[in-house]
Amino acid sequence: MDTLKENPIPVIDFSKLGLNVSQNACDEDSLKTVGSQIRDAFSKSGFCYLTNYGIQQSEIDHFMSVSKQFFYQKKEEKIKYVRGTERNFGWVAVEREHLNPERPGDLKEAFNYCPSDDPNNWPTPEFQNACQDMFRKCTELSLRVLDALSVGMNLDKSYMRDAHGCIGMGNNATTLRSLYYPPLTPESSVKPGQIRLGEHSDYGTITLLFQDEIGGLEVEIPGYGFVPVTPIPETVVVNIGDLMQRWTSDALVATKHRVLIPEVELKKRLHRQSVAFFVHPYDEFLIKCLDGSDKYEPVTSGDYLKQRFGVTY
Ligand SMILES: O=C(O)CCC(=O)C(=O)O
Ligand SMILES: [Fe+2]
Repeated sequence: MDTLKENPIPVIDFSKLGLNVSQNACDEDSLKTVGSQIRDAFSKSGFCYLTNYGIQQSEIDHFMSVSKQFFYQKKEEKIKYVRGTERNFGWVAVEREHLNPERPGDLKEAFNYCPSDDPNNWPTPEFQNACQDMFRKCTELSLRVLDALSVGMNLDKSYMRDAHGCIGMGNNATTLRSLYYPPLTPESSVKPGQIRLGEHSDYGTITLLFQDEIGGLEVEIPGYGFVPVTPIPETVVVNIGDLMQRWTSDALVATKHRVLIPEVELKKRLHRQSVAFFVHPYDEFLIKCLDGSDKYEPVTSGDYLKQRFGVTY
């Protein structure tokens, strides 16, 4: 049976390792079982879903709702918080980014939060609190995923966690991003080839992705083409980025993904929201092929990101 076709993106039960249990209670057996499931998924499609991961759906809903209040405002208001070139904090306007440089600008807005770039200029204290809470929870969840993946890759449990020190500090680029895809009315002028988010692979090691129920996210699985990453309630999507592929000498694959405009006219008129948490090792950490090969030249996490940002902005 072609299991990849049947089940391209597995749903993995994370209850034994989720934030509802203390870190000390994460036992070896669970790390092994879950770690090998995650490793398998990342080696085939680069994507998996986790259930029972220990962040309440109400917390995600609250974060999206507070974000939406920001995005609903007029441009003149949002521009006060625009993301500059110096810091990875603030608002990114529609069409500002082309994640696929061959397409017109993405039909999305975003708000980035990287704590060390926080200029202490927030639209509302509520938004600030929501970003801080979400960042904390996502940090903890990411480290748990990395513990499992380390064991799944036959590394010491804390191998990847140690490489991801300093999250939230000046020498670590890990970023929370709230995404808002505006409704497309019949009057909106969509350019030829323009979509909500162009084809790209992520830059870092892993990404957590919470999506609402609208759909449109697709991943390109080698040999299969694009398949939908259908929204499944109460799950978080986890995918890997290019730095993880490089680190694992292609044992794990960072697959391209995109967000299409819904085909159904009624659905086009609805906005879509998602929340991404892009995880990076600390800047000075040297990414060398884990299998000891020289398939890729060693590069520090910080230098690698600088190269990639140069292309998008
Ligand atoms: O909005 C989504 O579902 C995908 C977001 C994404 O892939 C990204 O921001 O890198
Ligand atoms: Fe992405």
